[in-house]
Amino acid sequence: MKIVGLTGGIGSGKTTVSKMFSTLGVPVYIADIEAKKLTNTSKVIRKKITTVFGEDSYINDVLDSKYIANIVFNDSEKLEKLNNIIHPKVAKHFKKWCLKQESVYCIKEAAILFENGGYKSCDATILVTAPEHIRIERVMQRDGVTKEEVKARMKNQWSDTKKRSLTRLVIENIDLEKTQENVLKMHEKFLETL
Ligand SMILES: CC(C)(COP(=O)(O)OP(=O)(O)OC[C@H]1O[C@@H](n2cnc3c(N)ncnc32)[C@H](O)[C@@H]1O)[C@@H](O)C(=O)NCCC(=O)NCCS
Ligand SMILES: Nc1ncnc2c1ncn2[C@@H]1O[C@H](COP(=O)(O)OP(=O)(O)OP(=O)(O)O)[C@@H](O)[C@H]1O
Repeated sequence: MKIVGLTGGIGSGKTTVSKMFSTLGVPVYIADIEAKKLTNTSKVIRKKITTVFGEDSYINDVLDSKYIANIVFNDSEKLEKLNNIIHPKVAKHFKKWCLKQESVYCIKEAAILFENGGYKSCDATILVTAPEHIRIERVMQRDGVTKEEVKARMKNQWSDTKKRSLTRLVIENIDLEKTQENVLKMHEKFLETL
């Protein structure tokens, strides 16, 4: 099975686009969600996280995302430590997941794909984009967070310009109907060429 990586900055609409592929019958792996499940279920991850971030990292066996986010998105060394704990486990889990799929290709949605070199193991990569001010508005509305909190995450992600240099497949996600049309075109092309 071929792997199509799908990424984009915070609030670009990765999950919205992934859902469109899923509706077309394409298996979709959402790394954000799987990472969360693994941080809550893996004893090894929990031990490593509490060693670096302290016992306050978990409340009743669930990762305190707000506590961790406040630390890591304001300290890039700590974020790297967190990534190094979680990303290898997600990569291993993804490999196992792939073995269970029966499809020409799957979508691997990941917030961090170019930044950590994950794109190198993909057969194609899609970048979802939208202007920064729109992305900030979307996330503030969706999560009830401040502009500063969104910007803190953006600072830890590559710019769209840098990401564009690594892929030709870009979905500018502003008008949902246009996005849907683009998804359908890409899907048909993948079925022909992958
Ligand atoms: C820091 C954590 C606890 C914050 O949890 P929270 O529920 O607030 O955010 P969530 O995981 O839903 O991510 C929302 C968005 O934040 C941004 N973000 C998340 N992780 C990262 C990261 N490592 N680097 C840069 N941006 C990130 C992305 O735009 C992502 O789509 C969580 O994001 C985390 O554990 N991140 C590290 C693991 C990771 O990289 N996950 C993403 C793909 S594997
Ligand atoms: N084209 C669009 N028009 C209007 N709203 C949109 C559009 N695309 C996405 N949204 C909304 O914007 C918000 C962010 O979208 P989504 O969750 O898909 O982005 P994401 O890139 O996966 O975000 P994150 O990086 O935080 O995981 C959601 O509330 C979604 O419904």
